[in-house]
Amino acid sequence: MAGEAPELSAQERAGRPFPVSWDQFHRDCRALTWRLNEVGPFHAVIAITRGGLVPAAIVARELGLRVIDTVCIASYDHDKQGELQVLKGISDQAMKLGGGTGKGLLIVDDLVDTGKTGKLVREMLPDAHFATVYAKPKGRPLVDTFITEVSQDTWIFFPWDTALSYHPPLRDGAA
Ligand SMILES: O=P(O)(O)OC[C@H]1O[C@H](OP(=O)(O)OP(=O)(O)O)[C@H](O)[C@@H]1O
Ligand SMILES: Nc1nc2[nH]cnc2c(=O)[nH]1
Ligand SMILES: [Mg+2]
Repeated sequence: MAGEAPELSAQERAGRPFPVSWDQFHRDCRALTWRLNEVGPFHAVIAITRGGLVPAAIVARELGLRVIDTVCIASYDHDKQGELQVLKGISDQAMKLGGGTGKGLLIVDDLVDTGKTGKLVREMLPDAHFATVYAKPKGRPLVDTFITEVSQDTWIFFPWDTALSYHPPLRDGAA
């Protein structure tokens, strides 16, 4: 509409970049597992794809879990959130393991931001335990266990989305 400020993408709103290396991510996933080990045992892991696949593999390895299912949700096109689309639901087998409500199931995602993705999965599995590696304040109330809270205006850059590249020296105007 004329006169209205254009909608900013999440990344434009996110003043602070928070780059995470593979080493750091692995350490944070292990720290998450230490906490989850106190809460379990769990029958199975439900990874929210795609970002939840990497922490789910590490957590499942540490907890000795071999049953891993996915719930496939698309919402962000790079850094802009659109309508949530469930591309694949939770399998009947995993649903059965959770007694229909998710009891004893562990939902894993890389992060919660607005909490929209987490809310949708929680509605599918109200009694499951929801764990993320990182949490922003808006989504934090939805999560049962997480490791690091970052501010809402932070954009987390994961190692699978980034690559090492040249960075000009400060004196040449680099931020
Ligand atoms: O709390 P929200 O605001 O809903 O955002 C969190 C979700 O956003 C990212 O997924 P994305 O939709 O980018 O898909 P991807 O996991 O395939 O990268 C992230 O992996 C979470 O699943
Ligand atoms: N990579 C990444 N994806 C997101 N989706 C929602 N918030 C974020 C974020 O901070 N980083
Ligand atoms: Mg995701």
